[in-house]
Amino acid sequence: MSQTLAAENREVPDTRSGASEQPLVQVQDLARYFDVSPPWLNRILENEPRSILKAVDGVSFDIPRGKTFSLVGESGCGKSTVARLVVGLYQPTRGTIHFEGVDMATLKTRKQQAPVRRRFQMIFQDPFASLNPRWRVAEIIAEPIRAHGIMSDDGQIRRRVGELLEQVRLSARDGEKFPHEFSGGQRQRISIARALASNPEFLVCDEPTSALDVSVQAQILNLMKELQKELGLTYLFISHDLAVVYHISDYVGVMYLGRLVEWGEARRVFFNPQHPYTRMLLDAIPDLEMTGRQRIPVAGEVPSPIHPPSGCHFHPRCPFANDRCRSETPQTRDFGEGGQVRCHAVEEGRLPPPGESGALAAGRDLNE
Ligand SMILES: Nc1ncnc2c1ncn2[C@@H]1O[C@H](COP(=O)(O)OP(=O)(O)OP(=O)(O)O)[C@@H](O)[C@H]1O
Repeated sequence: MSQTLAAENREVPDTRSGASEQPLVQVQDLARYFDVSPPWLNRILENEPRSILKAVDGVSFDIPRGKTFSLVGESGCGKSTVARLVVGLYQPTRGTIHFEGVDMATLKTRKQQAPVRRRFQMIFQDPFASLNPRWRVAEIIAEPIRAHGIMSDDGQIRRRVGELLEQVRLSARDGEKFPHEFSGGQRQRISIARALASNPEFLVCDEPTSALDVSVQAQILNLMKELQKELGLTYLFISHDLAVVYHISDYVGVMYLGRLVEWGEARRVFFNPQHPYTRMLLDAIPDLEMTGRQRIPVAGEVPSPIHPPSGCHFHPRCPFANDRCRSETPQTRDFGEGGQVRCHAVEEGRLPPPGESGALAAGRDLNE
C-alpha cells in the first residue's frame, strides 16, 4: 500500500504549501492492546495469565495529502481505536505514525507536540455530546482559536467565528444561539466549524454522520467534500457503513478484528472486491441490483477480540474457509490495481470471481 499510494501521490497536486511527494499521514504496523483482566487479579493472583484484547493489531496505511482514506468494518473491529491512536488520544502498543514525515513518538513534550497536533483535529459521531450545552456557539468555536493562540483580539476572533459559521453553511448570527437550538445536522456543522478553527490540514472523522437521518447525512458528506476541495484537507474517515464511505473515499481499508483484511483505491474495493468479508459488507447494502453473482449473506457475528479465532480471524464466518484458513494467518498480498488483501482463498483462486459487483449499482445510486 505504501508504495502504491506513494506512487499515486505523485499525481496529487498539493493544494496547501509547497508540493510534496510524501503522504501526509503514514501509519505503520500500528497496534493497541488493552489489558482487560479483572482488577482483582492484580491483587490476589499475580501469576494468573492476563486477558489481553488486541483492539488493533498491525495496521498499516498511508494517506496522501488532500485525499480521504476510509476505514470500514462492523462494530468492535478497531476503527475508533485507530482514529484515537492517530490523533494521540491513545499511545500505541507497537508501530509508528508519521505526520508529514515526522514520527509522532519523537515529539515528547507538549511544547514539541502542540504545533503538530494543531494541524489535525477530530470530529465525533455525537455532536451534542461534544458541544458544551452552556456555551453559545460563538464561544464554542472561539475556544480553539484562543487556546492555540491563533488570535487574541476579540473583534478579530468574532469575525473569524462568523467566517467559520458561513464556511459550514450556517449564518454568522447563529453564533448567538446555544447548541440545543439546532438540529442534529446543524450541530454537526458547528462541530466541523470548531474543528476548522485551528486551521487544520488533517481531519479524523469518527462516524460523523451515523447519528443523522439519511438525507442529512448526504448534506454533511457533501459539505465535507466541498470543504476538502476548498481547504485542501486530508481525511481519515471512520464508518461501519460502506454506502456512506463510497461518497467520500479515495482509498478504503476494510478492518476485521483489529486487522486490515483488504485495502486499496476505493473504486477498486467497490467495483472489484476480493476478500469475502468485503463482499459480505457490500452485499449487505440494501436494494442493490446484483448482477453476475450470488450475494454472500451476512452470517454470524464478530467474535470476541479477547479470544480471536485461530488462523484467519474471519474463517468461522467465511463460506470459503478450509483447514489452512483455520490454522494459518494469511499474509498481505498485492494483487494489482493498487489493492492489497489478506486471504488464503483469494491467493489460491478458490473464490468465485467478484462478477459485476452490486457495488456498481450502489455507486450509481449513491452518486445520484
Ligand atoms: N479503552 C478500552 N479498554 C478496553 N477495551 C477497549 C477500549 N477501547 C476499545 N476497546 C475494545 O476494542 C475493540 C475495538 O473497539 P473500537 O471502538 O475501536 O471498535 P470500532 O470498530 O470502532 O467499533 P464501534 O463502531 O462500535 O466503536 C472492542 O472490542 C472494544 O470493546
